[in-house]
Amino acid sequence: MRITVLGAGPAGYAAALRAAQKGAKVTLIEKERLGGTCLNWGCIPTKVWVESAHRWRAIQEVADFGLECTAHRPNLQAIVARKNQVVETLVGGIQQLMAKQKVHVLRGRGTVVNPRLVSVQLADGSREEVENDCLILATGSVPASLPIPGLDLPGVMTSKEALDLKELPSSLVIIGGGVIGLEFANIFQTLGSKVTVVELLPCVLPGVDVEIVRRLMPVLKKSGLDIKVSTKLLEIKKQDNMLALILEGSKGVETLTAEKVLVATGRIPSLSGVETKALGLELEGRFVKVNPYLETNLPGVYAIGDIVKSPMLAHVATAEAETAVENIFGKRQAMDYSAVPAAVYISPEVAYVGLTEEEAKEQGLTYKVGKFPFTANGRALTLGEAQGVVKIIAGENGRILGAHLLGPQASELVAELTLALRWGITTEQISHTIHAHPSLAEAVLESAHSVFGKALHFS
Ligand SMILES: Cc1cc2nc3c(=O)[nH]c(=O)nc-3n(C[C@H](O)[C@H](O)[C@H](O)COP(=O)(O)OP(=O)(O)OC[C@H]3O[C@@H](n4cnc5c(N)ncnc54)[C@H](O)[C@@H]3O)c2cc1C
Ligand SMILES: NC(=O)c1ccc[n+]([C@@H]2O[C@H](COP(=O)([O-])OP(=O)(O)OC[C@H]3O[C@@H](n4cnc5c(N)ncnc54)[C@H](O)[C@@H]3O)[C@@H](O)[C@H]2O)c1
Repeated sequence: MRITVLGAGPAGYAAALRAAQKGAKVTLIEKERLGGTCLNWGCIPTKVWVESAHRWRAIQEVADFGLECTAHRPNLQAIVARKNQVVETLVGGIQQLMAKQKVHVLRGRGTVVNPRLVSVQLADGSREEVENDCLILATGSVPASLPIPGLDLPGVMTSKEALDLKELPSSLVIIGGGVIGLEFANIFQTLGSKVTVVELLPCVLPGVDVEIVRRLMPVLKKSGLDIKVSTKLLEIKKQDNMLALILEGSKGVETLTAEKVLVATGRIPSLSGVETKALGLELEGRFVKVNPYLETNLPGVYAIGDIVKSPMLAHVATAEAETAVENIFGKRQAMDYSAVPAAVYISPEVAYVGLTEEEAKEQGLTYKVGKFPFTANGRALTLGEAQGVVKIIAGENGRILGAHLLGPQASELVAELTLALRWGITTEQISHTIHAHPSLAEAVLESAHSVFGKALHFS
């Protein structure tokens, strides 16, 4: 079978690899870089910055740990160099995997001529036509742009440009208090910029369990971050060497000046090279419409990753790739979104899976909540990171409906609860599982105990 994959992000490259492992003759088309947004401008490079910020904070706090050390200043050139090196290592790894699986990688912009033919404009100006028996669209997403005057001024960035900042801005305003906004706010605030987050809605991280956001807000404010909620950006103007932002909030109109502005107001599907009208490809809003098997309305054309209406996350994109390939090879496997974890890499980390308490209420479910604070966890205290909580929402049968974590390594701890939610492991079964001591995972164990009112180290 000949399979063409358009776009080599975590959706496209994973689909190409799996399909090749199953014996298909695969062509993978990429106009920029293997690895797509996630490896080059998203998940990985942001986490390199997060790690530098985390270690910088640790240096500031060494005195609390009985150590003496004189720190100089963050070197952004070196952070960017390390970021590039980590990215190169991973992209190189993908290149090798493609070669090993004999995936034909075409570097250029693909245009879908019809469901069975893609025309590729190669970097050297030539064209190549690729025929297929099956086409997988995986063209990803791009930042949503706002119709606001001044967004094209020098100094106004998206996350892509911010990742290459070689000098620390003295002040930074971030428009959008979602995941990207808060991750960058945490990075630059920690490294020493004066950061303000401007969010249109009444709270940051919309969609996250309300109690978790309520517990997070004072921690963020204490770190020096200025957060303006229910605030709208009206315009950005140049003012000497700075940018002046005209904002409208509950107290009226105000002007804020900053050296740099980062716009992080969401992402939209990229349908570059996919003329939906001409092809007759059905959309669902801005997203490509797919059935539960990830097939579009055009037979033999599948769509995966950020272009379909599912959480815009790399691991979801990869899971969709695996499901789509299984279905192309004859399985009838519906994509399962029942247990999708997500993490926000700030300090303290936020991670969650399943229903929020608000969603459980809205759905009229009978549920119990178990909570355990990190202040009562020995390992968290030794780390000096005892802020936050593990909150488990369990149904009547003890099965996990949702889990919400705020605290150290929440992005790792959520894995145990994701496994439990996915496979119906009950909070009682977690309660009867020995966890290593001292470990952060004991907070998960204690939270499971607490669903029955039986936490050992907290009452
Ligand atoms: C700053 C930032 C941080 C993020 N952090 C995380 C995180 O920590 N964890 C997480 O799970 N997710 C994170 N994400 C989201 C994650 O990056 C995306 O969900 C993921 O990359 C989607 O994968 P994809 O393959 O669908 O699309 P993409 O990764 O966007 O890849 C699509 C690829 O298709 C190519 N392409 C498009 N059109 C064509 C064409 N016509 N011809 C050839 N090639 C084409 C593009 O060049 C691109 O390389 C982050 C995103 C951003 C922006
Ligand atoms: N750690 C992670 O998993 C991670 C990290 C970064 C990005 N991502 C993914 O990337 C996607 C995009 O991230 P994002 O942060 O851009 O989107 P988002 O949807 O998470 O947040 C956008 C925020 O901007 C606000 N907003 C929208 N218009 C605004 C306006 N005019 N003024 C002020 N605020 C406005 C929204 O209310 C929202 O809070 C997300 O879907 C996320 O899943 C994931």
